[in-house]
Amino acid sequence: MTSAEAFMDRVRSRDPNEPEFHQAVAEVVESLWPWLHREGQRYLDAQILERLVEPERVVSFRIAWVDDAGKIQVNRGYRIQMNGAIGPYKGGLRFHPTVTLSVLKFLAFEQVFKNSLTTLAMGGGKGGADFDPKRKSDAEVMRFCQSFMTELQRHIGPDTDVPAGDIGVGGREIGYMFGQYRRLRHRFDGVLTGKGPEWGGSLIRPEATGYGAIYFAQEMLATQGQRIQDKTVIISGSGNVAQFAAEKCIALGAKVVTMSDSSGFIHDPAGIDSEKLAWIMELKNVRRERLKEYAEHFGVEYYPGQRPWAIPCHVAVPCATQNELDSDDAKQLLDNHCMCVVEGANMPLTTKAVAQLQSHKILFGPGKAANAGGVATSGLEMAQNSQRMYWSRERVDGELHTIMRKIHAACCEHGQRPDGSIDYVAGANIAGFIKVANAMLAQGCL
Ligand SMILES: NC(=O)C1=CN([C@@H]2O[C@H](COP(=O)(O)OP(=O)(O)OC[C@H]3O[C@@H](n4cnc5c(N)ncnc54)[C@H](OP(=O)(O)O)[C@@H]3O)[C@@H](O)[C@H]2O)C=CC1
Ligand SMILES: N=C(CCC(=O)O)C(=O)O
Repeated sequence: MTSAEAFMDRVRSRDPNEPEFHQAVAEVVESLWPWLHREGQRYLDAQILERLVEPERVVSFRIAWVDDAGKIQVNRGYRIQMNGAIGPYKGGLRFHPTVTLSVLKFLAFEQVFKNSLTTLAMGGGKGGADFDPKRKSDAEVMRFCQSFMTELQRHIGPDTDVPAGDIGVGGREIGYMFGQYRRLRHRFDGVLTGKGPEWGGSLIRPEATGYGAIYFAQEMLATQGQRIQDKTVIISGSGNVAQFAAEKCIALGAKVVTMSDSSGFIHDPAGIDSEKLAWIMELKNVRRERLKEYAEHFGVEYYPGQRPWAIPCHVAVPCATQNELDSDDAKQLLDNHCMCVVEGANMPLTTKAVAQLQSHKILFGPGKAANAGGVATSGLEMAQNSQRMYWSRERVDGELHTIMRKIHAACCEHGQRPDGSIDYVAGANIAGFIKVANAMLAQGCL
């Protein structure tokens, strides 16, 4: 019988320079292995896990574009179509200088389980490029997006592969890519989500990931008779996910005391209220400036080059990037009696940090479950596009909340420990696996 270690050795030796992908796979394999050998012989016989860790398709392409100085720039783009067993490939596009094949394969692999958990018909994929939108003019971003989509459009479609936003890809980038798709394919398709509400976008989609993470946190806290109201919350990031996680916390009566960007974090002990958050949204979404300005404007502390995890809190919500919270940070959270960690970002905790929290039975919501609200609402946008209809904010938010409750329930069903506590990592991985594995069994050897 192959061991989990032997399985991972094969994954690592097959693609030796993909540490982020190996990290994402190892977490799933560790969760699934005992369960598979207890209850999943049919999946073992069909080599489901062996097939899950191999993308169905990977495309890579050159992106040449002209900057404002008239100089030709060259970037590398990708689309990973990881698994389409339960629906068209669905997953974000990341524009960031740290984008590599390994990073996008980890994101695409996580997306397979996340999309399965949403209960909607969406397979898993991810894409992006090593382009840095920061300090680029709108015209440069537009020309890059047009060049990127000129290549990507060969591989996507509303019933094939539907990309969306992620780090560095917001409403502006989605708009430029949608326009280029429409020009080249001469069709108005629901081929991207996160579109503007005037041209097929769903209300609540911008808010959805952050809102959903806090809805999931509410469900976790409720298992211990706790509410997020009056809790102190620390958040990392100050982009799309962080902004709306903060907005939902504030609306529910929690006190948000930190936010960050890649230059450092601000600590506002009085709490970031809705007016201060509106100021941050204008700083980040309109002026595209650094969070340091907040500290100067509101007279609070700024910590350059640091992350917020040593600030005492009840709830921690990492919403920046992968591996932003390591085992030292996890120890700080535990020493400060943090009771709940919810991953708004994808894989923000290192493997050791996850193990540390899990060994202390702290409430820990992994990203594939906790941040699934974004892609779930993308699925709701696809449903509206198919109907050529628009749903109200209230209806979309209600559907989002219901989906987050269902994801939480699925994690509880498959992650209950003997002492009654919930292992959300195991629960999410097993629940996400079953639907995809059954579809793969039914569809034969491919
Ligand atoms: N957008 C979505 O629909 C979803 C996103 N996610 C995940 O949430 C996280 C944030 O995404 P999103 O909010 O959309 O992205 P944004 O680009 O809107 O914001 C990213 C934030 O993280 C910070 N950041 C990015 N890279 C680093 C880094 N290497 N070190 C420190 N800080 C960094 C950015 O700071 P700076 O501005 O200085 O770069 C910014 O504050 C990602 O992990 C993403 O994969 C998960 C589910 C859905
Ligand atoms: N970036 C996203 C959102 C993907 C989507 O909305 O298709 C994610 O789930 O990580």
